[in-house]
Formats: sequence, structure tokens, C-alpha cells
Amino acid sequence: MITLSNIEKVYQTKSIETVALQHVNLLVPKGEFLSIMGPSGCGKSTLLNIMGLLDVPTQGTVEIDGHTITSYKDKELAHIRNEKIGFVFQSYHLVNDLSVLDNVELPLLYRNGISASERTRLAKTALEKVGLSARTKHYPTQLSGGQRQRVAIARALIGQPQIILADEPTGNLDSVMGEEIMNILLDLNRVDGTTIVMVTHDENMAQKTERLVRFFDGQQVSDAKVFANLQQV
Ligand SMILES: Nc1ncnc2c1ncn2[C@@H]1O[C@H](COP(=O)(O)OP(=O)(O)OP(=O)(O)O)[C@@H](O)[C@H]1O
Repeated sequence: MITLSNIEKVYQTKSIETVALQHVNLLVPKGEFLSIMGPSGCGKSTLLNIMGLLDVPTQGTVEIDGHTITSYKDKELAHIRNEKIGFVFQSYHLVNDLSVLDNVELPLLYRNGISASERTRLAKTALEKVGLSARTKHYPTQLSGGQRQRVAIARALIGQPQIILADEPTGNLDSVMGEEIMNILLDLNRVDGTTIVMVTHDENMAQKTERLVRFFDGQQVSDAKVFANLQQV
């Protein structure tokens, strides 16, 4: 589903050159739930941004569901992103002036041929899936952190993406809410077959996924199936 080949990312500012990623080769098969761990600054978010076509590598190629991305124009990248990828961030990235329902509908505003009533129906279905049907008219500031993250997940899945990229989705939540969010992601993976790549600092959350890749200083240092989950199969 996602193939990264020989990825390198160098950030060049006035006098400083930072090598954020080097020699990254990673294949994420369709339907896998992969977690990525590593110390602060090792390149995890950069990697996720490159996978999500939000950033371009300095070298290497990215393949998403059969599309090899080398020199696509912004418009084409936006199209693939909008059709195939849902994003979930640590700090939710909700629009505070919009209701829960309107936040969830947002990604569909950029799709052609979907009427307003269809958008609303799909948003309600997505909110139902994350257990937030009773909060459609609330605003983000009236919700708990866990509820806000559930809205963000509903927004990520309204376009029925094949891939969800989650950057520390439980990072701002206490352990109970973190578990709730993790269970929603696990369901999306196991029941709907959504491919998920999750960056996390939480070893417990990573151990619930199928495979764990560790990074250090921009490079993969380990890549292993999660043993506990292998035994469950
Ligand atoms: N826009 C940028 N300009 C210059 N350097 C950057 C930029 N973004 C990231 N970096 C550098 O690239 C390296 C990797 O950053 P990245 O945010 O990917 O790390 P991370 O592993 O996600 O860290 P954290 O766990 O703290 O979020 C860091 O050294 C960072 O300072």
C-alpha cells in the first residue's frame, strides 16, 4: 500500500543542514497496522509527512497504492491525499468556530459531486462509528480531549480512506482516553481493513499494533512483528 524507497530528507536552513531521514526503505502492506517509535527529533513526523504527501523527500521515491510519486504537481498530490489518506494529529487540528458535524464534513467539501445532504449523512455515520452521535452540534471547545480526538478520527475516515496516518494520536490524552482512541483505531484496522501507520511515544500502544519500526537519528534501527499480537492470530 505504501512503499518508501531510499528516502532521504535534508532540511536546509541558512547555515544549518539537518539530515532528518536517510536510507529509509519501508514497505507497508495493505491492511497492516504499523507503529513507529524513536526519540524526539529522530525523523518520525518527517517520515509521516512524506508518506502523507504533505512533504517531499530530498531523494527517493514514494509509492502510494500503485501511484509512484516522483514529480507530481501539487494538485495531483492533493487529489491522491484527499482520496486515499486520512490524517490524525496529536493536537486534533479541529476548527474551533465550526460545529462537530461541520468539522467532520470538511474533507468532503473538496470532493466533487457530493451534495450537502449526502455530506451530512456521511458525517453522521462517521460520528456514529466513533461513538459521538450525541455531540454533532457541540463545538470543539465544549469537548474533552478524547472526544476531540474522536471527532478528528471521524473527520479522517469520512472520505473512506484506505490509509490513516496518525501522529501521536494518544499523546495528549490520559491512559483511559488513550485506550479508547486506540480501540477505535484497532477496530478501523481489523474490521474495515484500513492500513494504519501510527507514530507514538507510548510503548503500550505500539505493542497493540502488528508491527513496530524503531528509528534513531533518521534511520531505521529495528523492524519487527509485535510478538504478543502474533500469538493471538
Ligand atoms: N521545517 C524544518 N526545518 C528544519 N529542520 C527541521 C524541520 N522540520 C524538522 N526538522 C528537523 O528534522 C529532524 C526530525 O524532525 P521530526 O519532527 O521529524 O522528528 P520527530 O521524531 O517527529 O520528533 P518529535 O518526537 O519530537 O515530534 C529534527 O532534527 C528537526 O529539528
